[in-house]
Amino acid sequence: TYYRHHRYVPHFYRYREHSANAENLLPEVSNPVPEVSQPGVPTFPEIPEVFHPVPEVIHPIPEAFHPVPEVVHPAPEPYYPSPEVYQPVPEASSPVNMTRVFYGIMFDAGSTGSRIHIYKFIQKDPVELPVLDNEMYHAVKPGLSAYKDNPEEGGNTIRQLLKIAKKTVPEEDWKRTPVVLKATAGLRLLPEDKANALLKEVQDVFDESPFFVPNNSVSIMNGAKEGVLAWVTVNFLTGHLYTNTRKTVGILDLGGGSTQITFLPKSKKTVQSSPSSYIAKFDLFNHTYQLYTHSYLGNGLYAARLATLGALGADGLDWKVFTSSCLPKKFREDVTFGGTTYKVSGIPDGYAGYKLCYYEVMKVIKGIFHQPYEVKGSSVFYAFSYYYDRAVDTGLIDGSRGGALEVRDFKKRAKEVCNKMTKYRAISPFLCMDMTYITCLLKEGFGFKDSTVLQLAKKVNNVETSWALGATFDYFRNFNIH
Ligand SMILES: O=c1ccn([C@@H]2O[C@H](COP(=O)(O)OP(=O)(O)O)[C@@H](O)[C@H]2O)c(=O)[nH]1
Repeated sequence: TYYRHHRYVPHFYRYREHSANAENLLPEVSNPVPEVSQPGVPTFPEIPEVFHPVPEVIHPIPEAFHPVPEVVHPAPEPYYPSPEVYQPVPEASSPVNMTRVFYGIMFDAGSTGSRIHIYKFIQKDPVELPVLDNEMYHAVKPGLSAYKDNPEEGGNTIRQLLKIAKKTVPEEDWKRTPVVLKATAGLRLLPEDKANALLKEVQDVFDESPFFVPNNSVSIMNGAKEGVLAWVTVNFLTGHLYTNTRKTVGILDLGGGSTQITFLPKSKKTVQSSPSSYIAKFDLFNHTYQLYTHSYLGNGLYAARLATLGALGADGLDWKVFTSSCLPKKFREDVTFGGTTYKVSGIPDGYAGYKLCYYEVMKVIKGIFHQPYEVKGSSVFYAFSYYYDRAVDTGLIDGSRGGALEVRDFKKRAKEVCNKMTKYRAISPFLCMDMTYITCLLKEGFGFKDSTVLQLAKKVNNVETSWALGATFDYFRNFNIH
């Protein structure tokens, strides 16, 4: 676990203006009206909007070079309540003409860990647009699904993380700070009754907390939304939203249980040649976006390990030992994922290495993935989560700066790791399997070329590249995805 407190200072601010200037890329809003509090209608937080400077040309460079985005609120505008936000929120404690600070708390209940993101927004005065000031992030392991037979203890992990929120958010703001938890593949993979018991525990923890608990604040998020919200986060942080050019970046997210690919297709052929469930349409900041997105459940890194071993969904877990040529020959251990333990080992007197391993992991990918028409082209993709972690583990990128890699770099390093397993064993006995899976996923799964450049980024402008920021905007703004 680790604990960080980020702050970034925007390079410059731009304010919402009403002008006929075609260069003004800010969305249309109604004229500012004084804020009037009405009983039963939340006056704060306002529905935020997000504004960026025009993005610069994307170069394969460290994240520090990207334009710094801002999160902005419109001046008060007519309030159209939506089910998620239509709840009385206690009024802000600070006087109208002073700087206001407000927070949003988003929990990511992932398959391999639970994480809290506390976003701090600053609004200098009611007509000025608020800015995303910083993110506080903290993570614990294992994830909620590991507590499938002991939900109370699972709830305790969230209770612990909420203590950080209490330390981060000033006490006078607790009552108006929304707290939301969204679970991903770990809970999607559990039987419904087990997942519901965990969600109920979390709901109880939230209800006993001093924070503002909106309706539907504890839920399992669907895969399409996970992909879209991560795309929103990354394109916001890299300054690609709000441009006339419609230049955006795609995202590749590799979790423990599922993996997502999301991008804005440039060519109609991509949309026409995709299953309709792979196309998500939604409105955001006065644009309608039509994205290609899909989440492959069971193809996250940890689930794929078990699938490669033939252990996922197998019986006889008490006595069966699952073997693979992707593992060091003398390796033998119990591994736990999603609250279930499996015995795994290398093949003691067999062969191990890249080629055999590639055939094994192919079984987990072949016939499952849809290859979008466009990824063979020149789209820019940001890759994070386990793509990032494994690139760091194998020395392909620097752990604090990230960087650009070609797909063939993963392949080259996978070969090296698999063919010198003893050298890399200390880092992780699964490194060969993981690197081979990533290579296979990119090439045979999504259909990327060896020469495709991927931007590896854990953070952009000191904010985690995760769906959590997009989900916080979604909470405030409630854009519709269909
Ligand atoms: O804000 C975040 C959220 C996640 N992660 C990483 O992303 C992966 C997410 O896996 P998760 O357990 O969420 O899997 P999922 O449930 O999405 O399959 C892990 O490497 C996390 O360390 C991260 O670096 N920052």
